[in-house]
Amino acid sequence: MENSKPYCPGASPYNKINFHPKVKAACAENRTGRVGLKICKAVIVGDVSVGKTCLVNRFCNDVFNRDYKATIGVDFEVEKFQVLSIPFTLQIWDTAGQERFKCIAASYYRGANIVIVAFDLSDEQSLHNAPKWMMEASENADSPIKFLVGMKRDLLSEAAYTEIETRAMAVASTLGAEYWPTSSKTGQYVQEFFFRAVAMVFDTNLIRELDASTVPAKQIGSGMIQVQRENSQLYEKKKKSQCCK
Ligand SMILES: Nc1nc2c(ncn2[C@@H]2O[C@H](COP(=O)(O)OP(=O)(O)OP(=O)(O)O)[C@@H](O)[C@H]2O)c(=O)[nH]1
Repeated sequence: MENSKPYCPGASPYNKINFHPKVKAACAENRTGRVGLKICKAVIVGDVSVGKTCLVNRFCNDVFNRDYKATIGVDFEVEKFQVLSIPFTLQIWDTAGQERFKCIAASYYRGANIVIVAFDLSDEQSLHNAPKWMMEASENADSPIKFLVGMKRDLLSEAAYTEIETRAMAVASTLGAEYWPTSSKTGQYVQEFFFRAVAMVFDTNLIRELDASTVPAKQIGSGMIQVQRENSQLYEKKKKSQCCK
């Protein structure tokens, strides 16, 4: 069981650390409608070689590959979770950063519930390009929850990291995105970040569903946002590649 909080409350437009009382009540009463059945979609975009595929591989398969193989078009993974005891499925779409594959990747932005703009903490240009990626990916997404994720934290000294963090948080603020620094090599903050994204999208989607439905919610106390990964032995893990690396 993990609590879900932003990396830094000052670097997030989302101040939730508790599920909405309506959401807690609906889950406790098993009144979650289609939310447990609907598959949510996250897309990861960003410059070439910033580490998008490594982030997905670290989270989904707990592996890290030092060799670079460009993503051709898009690739995706499916992860299952338990959120407040409700099964929840997330599709994670890993897109190509190379310009020549952009038109293929862009067609997969449609309907995304989570947009993750990745940049390399050791490559300032990739941070400068983040707003362009956010604009393109969010245009066709579905009122997405936005994240700006710095990658390769392990390559930076404390001093170098502190310098880039200030600029990254400023960019995140202008984008209306929550900021996270990660390392797929060491695994630092990878799970915390994805659990946070899942908790946020679950809460947001369920509130929308409940507001749209006529059944009144019984109010019960709020609790810390909690997300658990599904027991992989209970569910067959679905994995499908659109294009391979
Ligand atoms: N040191 C370090 N290297 C990393 C990390 N994440 C990725 N890399 C390296 O960065 C290179 C690119 O990683 P990828 O994950 O393939 O990059 P990508 O963003 O998916 O690249 P495209 O698919 O071409 O857009 C590889 O050599 C990785 O080993 C990290 O956290 N730390």
